[in-house]
Amino acid sequence: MDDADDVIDDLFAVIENRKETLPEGSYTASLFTHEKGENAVLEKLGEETTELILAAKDDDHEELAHESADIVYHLLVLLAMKDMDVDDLRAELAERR
Ligand SMILES: N=c1c2ncn([C@@H]3O[C@H](COP(=O)(O)OP(=O)(O)OP(=O)(O)O)[C@@H](O)[C@H]3O)c2ncn1[C@@H]1O[C@H](COP(=O)(O)O)[C@@H](O)[C@H]1O
Repeated sequence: MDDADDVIDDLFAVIENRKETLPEGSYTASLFTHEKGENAVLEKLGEETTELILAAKDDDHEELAHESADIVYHLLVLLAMKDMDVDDLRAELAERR
């Protein structure tokens, strides 16, 4: 397992914990409540995908990395929201090799 796997596993564990404990003041926790909810996650994924495309067109590597991270974070929140695991994503990618 490399560093990228570690950070994704660590982040997913934090997201699962926020979903479980819903701490006050946590943006992640707010996505699991009516405060923001599923629509907010889906809207963010749409917005960030547009921003990612624009960053790619501008060949802006820093922005591309930033938007990629935003998308991965919100994608992991969505998987947790659907009671899925980051291993479901990993298994799907592995199956394609
Ligand atoms: N990776 C992220 C992460 N990426 C984005 N965001 C939040 O997602 C929100 C929307 O992201 P945007 O890039 O669209 O932010 P923006 O451009 O300021 O847009 P607005 O929301 O202000 O409209 C912001 O409030 C960001 O802070 C994140 N919030 C949390 N995490 C991770 O989740 C962990 C737990 O954080 P809490 O949410 O504080 O529990 C953190 O330690 C981080 O590792």
